[in-house]
Amino acid sequence: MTKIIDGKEISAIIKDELKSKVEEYKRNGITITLAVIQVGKDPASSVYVGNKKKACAYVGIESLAYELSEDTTQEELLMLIKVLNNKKEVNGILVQLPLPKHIDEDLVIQTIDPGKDVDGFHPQSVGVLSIGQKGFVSCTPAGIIELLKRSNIEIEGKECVIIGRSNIVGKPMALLLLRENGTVTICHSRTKNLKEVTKRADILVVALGKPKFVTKDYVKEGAVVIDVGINRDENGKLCGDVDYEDVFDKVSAITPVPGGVGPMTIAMLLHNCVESVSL
Ligand SMILES: Nc1nc2c(c(=O)[nH]1)N[C@@H](CN(C=O)c1ccc(C(=O)N[C@@H](CCC(=O)O)C(=O)O)cc1)CN2
Repeated sequence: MTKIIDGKEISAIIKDELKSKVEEYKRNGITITLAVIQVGKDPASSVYVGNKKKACAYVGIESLAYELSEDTTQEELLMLIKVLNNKKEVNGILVQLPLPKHIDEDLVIQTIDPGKDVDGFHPQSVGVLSIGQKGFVSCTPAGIIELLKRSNIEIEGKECVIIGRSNIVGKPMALLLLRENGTVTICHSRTKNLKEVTKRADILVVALGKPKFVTKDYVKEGAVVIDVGINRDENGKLCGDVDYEDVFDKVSAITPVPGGVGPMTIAMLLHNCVESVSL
């Protein structure tokens, strides 16, 4: 029988664990504060930022919201980040992505103090991860590892295939699976014979941003499928990069969309905020 990996349930457990830790910090006089910056009014970003603020409030993390207008200049944004870098009471800084086109995302990420980089996107955080040292890990791939571990899915020795090579998901995902002793392959738009590669996977992570792209022809019988995609189908309904109904009977476990990987992204952001106290 196929197991549905419930990210909503697992993220709720993690949030409760973090709530206890935050309460303990508070008893010792330590408060944790996250600065959340949004530039413009992208509707999806507003939902995610709103959910991040709510989640912070639930676990007892203070959040400072900076809602900047669409026409904010790059200089103004960089200036705000530098001010927050220097504020002792701010533990974490998050700039919601995507940013408007006139702002250089890489430069913005590089301007965040690596000690406050709770998104784990700074080159120093990525570098530390690549050499296996402790640091902030990008929230979505970190959440996927938690989903696998808490669902008792072994990674060690498994063929792990990732579709997508983004800096935020694909590449850190590969490093994390490698750290867990998986055998890792990354596929991308130039990969030849994609189906042949993905059919080798015991664990298939799909993050390419194409609705219902992965059908049963791409998966091995009994594979574990992790769907990172968040898209709208032809009827405007939320769907992943995997054709859930098509692959369901062939796989041993799968994450749904919604309710799979997405909620874990926010849980791991809170985890990183708590970690920021001791890192
Ligand atoms: N600074 C960042 N920007 C972005 C990140 C990020 O980690 N840091 N990731 C994404 C957006 N994102 C968080 O910011 C995010 C996306 C989706 C979800 C989520 O819970 N999705 C739900 C469905 C929600 C819906 O109805 O649309 C689900 O999958 O169940 C949480 C966070 C890009 N930007």
